[in-house]
Amino acid sequence: MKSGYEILNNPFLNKGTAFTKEEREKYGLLGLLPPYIQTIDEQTKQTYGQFLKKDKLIEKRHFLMEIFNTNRTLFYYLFSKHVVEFMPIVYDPVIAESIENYSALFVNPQNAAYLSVKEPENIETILKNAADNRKIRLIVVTDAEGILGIGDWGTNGVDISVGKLMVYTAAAGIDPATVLPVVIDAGTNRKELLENDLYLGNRFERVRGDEYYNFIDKFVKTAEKLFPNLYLHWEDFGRLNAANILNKYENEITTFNDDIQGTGIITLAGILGALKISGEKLTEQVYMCFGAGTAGAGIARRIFNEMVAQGLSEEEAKKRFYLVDRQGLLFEDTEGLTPEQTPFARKRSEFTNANELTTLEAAVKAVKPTILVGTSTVPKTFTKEIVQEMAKHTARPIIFPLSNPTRLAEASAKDLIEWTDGKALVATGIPSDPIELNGITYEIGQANNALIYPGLGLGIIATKSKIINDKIISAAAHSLGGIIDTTKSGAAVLPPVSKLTEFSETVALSVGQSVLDQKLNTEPISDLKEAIKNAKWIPEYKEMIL
Ligand SMILES: NC(=O)c1ccc[n+]([C@@H]2O[C@H](COP(=O)([O-])OP(=O)(O)OC[C@H]3O[C@@H](n4cnc5c(N)ncnc54)[C@H](O)[C@@H]3O)[C@@H](O)[C@H]2O)c1
Ligand SMILES: O=C(O)C[C@H](O)C(=O)O
Ligand SMILES: [Mn+2]
Repeated sequence: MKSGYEILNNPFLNKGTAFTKEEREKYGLLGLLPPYIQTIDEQTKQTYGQFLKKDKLIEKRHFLMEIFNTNRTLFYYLFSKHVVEFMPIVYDPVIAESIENYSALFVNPQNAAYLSVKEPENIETILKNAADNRKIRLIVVTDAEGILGIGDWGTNGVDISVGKLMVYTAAAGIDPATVLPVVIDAGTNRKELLENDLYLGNRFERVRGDEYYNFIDKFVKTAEKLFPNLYLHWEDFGRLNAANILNKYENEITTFNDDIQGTGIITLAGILGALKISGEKLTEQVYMCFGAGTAGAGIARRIFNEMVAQGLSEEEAKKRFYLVDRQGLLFEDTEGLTPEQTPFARKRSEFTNANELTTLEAAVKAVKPTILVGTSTVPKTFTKEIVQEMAKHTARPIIFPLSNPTRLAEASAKDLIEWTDGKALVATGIPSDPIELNGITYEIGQANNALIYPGLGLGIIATKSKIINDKIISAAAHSLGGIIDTTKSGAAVLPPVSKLTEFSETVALSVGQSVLDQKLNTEPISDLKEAIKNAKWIPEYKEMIL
């Protein structure tokens, strides 16, 4: 039997002032709380009032995390009432500020598991300690080498695992008691952390090679052993490791890399939405990626697969792709190509001025892309000249500056709309306000993987799929297309975040159907809708059974 304080201090059990008289008597809570018994709506009104009084966004986040730390049910109930307002605070972009200041702001470890690369022998104990006998179905793990576009943040990166999981619950109702945020502290190459007195992580440079991969492997095996039907989500690994890890495990276990696959899905969905507006065909587009790293190459691969699915041969489809990275347009003989870039590298002989194509501007002039997607982490690189050059050659240029957080975006939606006189079809990684131009209101879609991974996860968790394959991923991307209304001028290319919980269920249904069609479910399912409904957790106080 737990003591009253053990219950109050357990965020999965705590109801705070909402404990009933009977519960207070039965569970040793008598006199541990003020006498008035609040409903969850009264608690919500009071906490939202406090939230509104905080001036700075980081303070608002800090306050919300305090509710999260003490009472998960109240946190998610409150979140469900203010999804659009809270998303940028608990998630991107404010999460970036919180990660940068994690050690200075630390108050609570938020039920995360902190693994250290030099202590593989402790993986099992740590995962068990952090799970605390909960049945874990979903892990988000990061090693924080490539946090958003802000780079290597060592142990501080744990916040991204916590934040991604918060969105899983808010958007798709994944039971917060079944999730585990994990950070693998593999060291950090950020000098300012290594030299910071307050830094809470390991003070050594990143461990690479066999020692690192052996640790990853032991982590995967241990997590799979401890937690049956686990869905393992990888987040913000560095460019050197992200694809390697996914390639190694994707056919073995139920696993997913958000930056490669999630971003690929949401960007394809946005492009399909844009083409619905312009009335053009995907197979006729010329695709240019700026920043061909984890996300950039992952997106290119997804769009490529879709072109092939829509009837192009692989050879024909490849001719439509141009990757630009630090070196400029990537050619077959460019030094330092990654395995993910190589298939899309071009021949120099295709251009008369190949050696001059070392900048985005030169590449855009030479290639005349119809789609430009930015995942470069370099701000303001989609300049007026580049954008207007694109608009000269295509009626509705599709331009998605996706680098996060806000300060790293390749362009603002406002500039893109204004520079093209409203012709550009735009989506951004972070939320953008609507833009007014010449009497038209342009709604801007958010091409952020948060719009897709929760629904995908729900579909996978509800059906207990063995793996996640290309067909499932494609089903997820197509599921959003039916939702957007493109009849109004200025319509967004993606559905709005205000409908996040609704369309996450649509995504889950499409994903679940694909799992069943391919017989990848590990248990029989007679009614998919019912299975998805049953898999969802609702933020309400349930009767305490201890
Ligand atoms: N909107 C979304 O859902 C979403 C999802 C994933 C990543 N992202 C964003 O995409 C960006 C990249 O993330 P990632 O995980 O792919 O990182 P990454 O480090 O794997 O890739 C970044 C790439 O950009 C290249 N680059 C750096 N400077 C450049 C320059 N000056 N010119 C051209 N290329 C340059 C790098 O060489 C690298 O290949 C981040 O800002 C991240 O926030 C957005
Ligand atoms: O976290 C986000 O906002 C999206 C994405 O996973 C990223 O790394 O930028
Ligand atoms: Mn990410």
